[in-house]
Amino acid sequence: MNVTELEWRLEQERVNEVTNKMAGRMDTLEQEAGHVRTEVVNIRKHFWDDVSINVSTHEDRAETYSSMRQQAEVLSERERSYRQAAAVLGKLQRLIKSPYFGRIDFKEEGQELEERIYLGIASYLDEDEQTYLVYDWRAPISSLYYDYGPGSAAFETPVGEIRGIMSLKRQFIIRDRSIRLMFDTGVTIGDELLQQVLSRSSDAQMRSIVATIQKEQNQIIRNDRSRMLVVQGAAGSGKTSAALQRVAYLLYKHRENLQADQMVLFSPNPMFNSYVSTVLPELGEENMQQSTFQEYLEKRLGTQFQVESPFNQMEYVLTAALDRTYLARMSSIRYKASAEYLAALGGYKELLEKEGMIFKPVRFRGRIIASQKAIAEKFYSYDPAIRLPNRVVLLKEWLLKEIAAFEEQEWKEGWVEDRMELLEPEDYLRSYKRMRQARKGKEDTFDDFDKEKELLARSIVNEELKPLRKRTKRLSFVDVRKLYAQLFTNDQLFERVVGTDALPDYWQDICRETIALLEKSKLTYEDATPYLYLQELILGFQTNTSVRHVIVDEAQDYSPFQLEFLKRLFPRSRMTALGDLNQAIYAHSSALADIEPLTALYGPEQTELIRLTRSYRSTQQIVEFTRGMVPGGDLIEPFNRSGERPLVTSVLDCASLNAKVASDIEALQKNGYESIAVICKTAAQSQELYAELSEKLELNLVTQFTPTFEKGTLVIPAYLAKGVEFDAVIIYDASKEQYSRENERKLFYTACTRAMHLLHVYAVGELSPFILTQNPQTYQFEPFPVS
Ligand SMILES: Nc1ncnc2c1ncn2[C@@H]1O[C@H](COP(=O)(O)OP(=O)(O)OP(=O)(O)O)[C@@H](O)[C@H]1O
Repeated sequence: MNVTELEWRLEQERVNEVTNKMAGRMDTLEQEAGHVRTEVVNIRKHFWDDVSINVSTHEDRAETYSSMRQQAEVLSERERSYRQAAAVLGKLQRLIKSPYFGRIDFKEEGQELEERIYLGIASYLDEDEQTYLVYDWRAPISSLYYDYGPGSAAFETPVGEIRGIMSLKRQFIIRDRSIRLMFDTGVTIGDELLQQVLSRSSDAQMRSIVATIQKEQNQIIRNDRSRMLVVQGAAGSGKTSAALQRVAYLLYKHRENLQADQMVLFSPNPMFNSYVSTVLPELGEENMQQSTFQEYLEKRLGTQFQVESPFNQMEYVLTAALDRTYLARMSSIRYKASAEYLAALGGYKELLEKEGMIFKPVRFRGRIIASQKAIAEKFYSYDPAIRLPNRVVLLKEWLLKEIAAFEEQEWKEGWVEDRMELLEPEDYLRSYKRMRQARKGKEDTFDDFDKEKELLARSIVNEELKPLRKRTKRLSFVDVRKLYAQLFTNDQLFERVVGTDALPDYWQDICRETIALLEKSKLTYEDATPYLYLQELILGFQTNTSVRHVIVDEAQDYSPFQLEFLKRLFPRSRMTALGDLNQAIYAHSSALADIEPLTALYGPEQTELIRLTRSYRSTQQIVEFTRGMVPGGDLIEPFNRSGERPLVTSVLDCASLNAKVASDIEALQKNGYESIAVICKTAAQSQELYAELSEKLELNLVTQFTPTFEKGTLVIPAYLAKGVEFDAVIIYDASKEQYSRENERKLFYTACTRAMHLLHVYAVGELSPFILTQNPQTYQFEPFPVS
């Protein structure tokens, strides 16, 4: 809908007026801040000049203390007001260039006057401190803009719903204080504006979508009811974008008692962390904590084991020969991620409450302080009603006492005497001083040479016992490794624990392989979470109670097991799990495959599911091509943005493939495409291609260790391209040989859906069935020339 020239002029005048006020406020603030800054510097410099120090009497000391405190309070008050001024200045700097992006005219039921509401990334009050010149997009009234078009409309407030009539909804693009675009719109927030936004070139970093949040995305952002919010959305439907806006919204809504570091985002890989890291600062909020699940596992298990990364597991799944070992591993991956295995470990814990605990003997210099048997006997002598981890704590205390009793005798042993003789004079003196210090105030004196010697001997033993005490405090006397292994060495026990004799396929192979790796201190990715889970069941959960929101992006890549683990890890947190089952690329079952395990996590009353079916990332032509590859794809709705149909090119051999890809990259670079990805199936393939092309072309190779995304041309394995997007995507070798297994379907779909504007697919020889089964109208095909 067009707006008249007059309206445009009036709106520009308002922009001028508001930004002038902002500029004026900034000037005043800068002056004030400069002033306060000078004051702070001065106070710091002359802090002691204004403090009267006198410590002669008790009263003098109290006065000195009070004078210091006063001075410190003045300083910290001034520092606080400086920080506040700087924060407001920062906000105004962000606002002034583009003060708002939307306007709604709304007349509340029962009110005479219609209100004009302008929305921006932060609120701004007029000089009277009452009139909102700009409303924060997260204010309750702002939801009108996202949820309604002109007509009847309503919004929720803490005191109930407010209804009324919206007579106008207008959108702006304002840059450098001047209106560049202006539209009046209907229910969906201006397709025109969205067209503009989506047609732009991609960035190395994600952008905020505040100005164009869609109604269904707004449901995700403002959802504040459920403990567990599950978002199942098509590729490019804005799941990640909505999640980040949601963080900003929650930080605003609960600003009194929620800080950014009380929210954690679990991302698919470290690069993704950097990709999304600018969205919140752009909105004037601090970033939440970010981690990958692997980083967490490493932190907890990294000192005991070499933990396999999910990417290495993926490489194995995609490249290993389809032999018995492979089939056994696949069975293992599936089983160890399942709810059955989770239940089995729970059952195992119950069994251990009665029998079967394995301990390491507590030894010192080869001598036993407490044997395995004695520890076990002690353990099972405690009241069975006491929880397992609490019994472990009691055991620890008992062992520390045993160690103390042992220490009482040990100083008389010959090795201590030998050690004393070897002491250098300085060591001797140091020990002596330490001892004196330790025994200060006790009745012993050092008059007697024998006594002195005894104390020195005791100090040596005490020192030597320190590591053992430390290990005992860390509960290392529980042999978790053997306890885990026991499940794979004792079929009978395993059957008792799972309550059935129907063992997973290839069970014997799984057992052999699991044990062999444990012995080498290696943990596969599929074993890492269950191992940690068992460890926590026995030793007690190390929970994080300060975190209030956990956001799991790419949730389809988590097993039900892993999500359960996250729930336990953050017991006081709500969870938002966002994912797309069609992009579930791992071999284990996906937590999103079935809503049931997800609902079971917090119960149906506390769980809500929102589906997103509109895809915004790719052009209509790319979506029409890719959606045919996955079940339920016909429900995916492309956003109305046009481009070329994907181009599928068949080539004769690998040499011509590389040549074609190279000339395509060159052409795309010449045509100004700023972000191009050549997506390979595996890391090995990416590495080879990079080696082949990097001398001739400007390219970067992305590996699992690449910390950040750079703009430009990337060669990247498909599974690392998760969650990100590129202007143009080249799929390297979409042949039948590379992509035909069912587990490769989702990988292929994920790779193709990374393209925003252009998709070129190359294949050596026969095309992948995932292309051949597409409607041929959805792509252009260039067969290899027949000579
Ligand atoms: N309401 C919106 N306004 C503007 N751009 C949007 C909107 N929603 C999504 N987009 C854009 O669409 C693209 C895809 O969004 P996003 O990465 O959040 O989708 P996703 O569902 O997480 O995708 P995937 O599952 O494929 O990784 C991004 O460029 C994002 O900026």
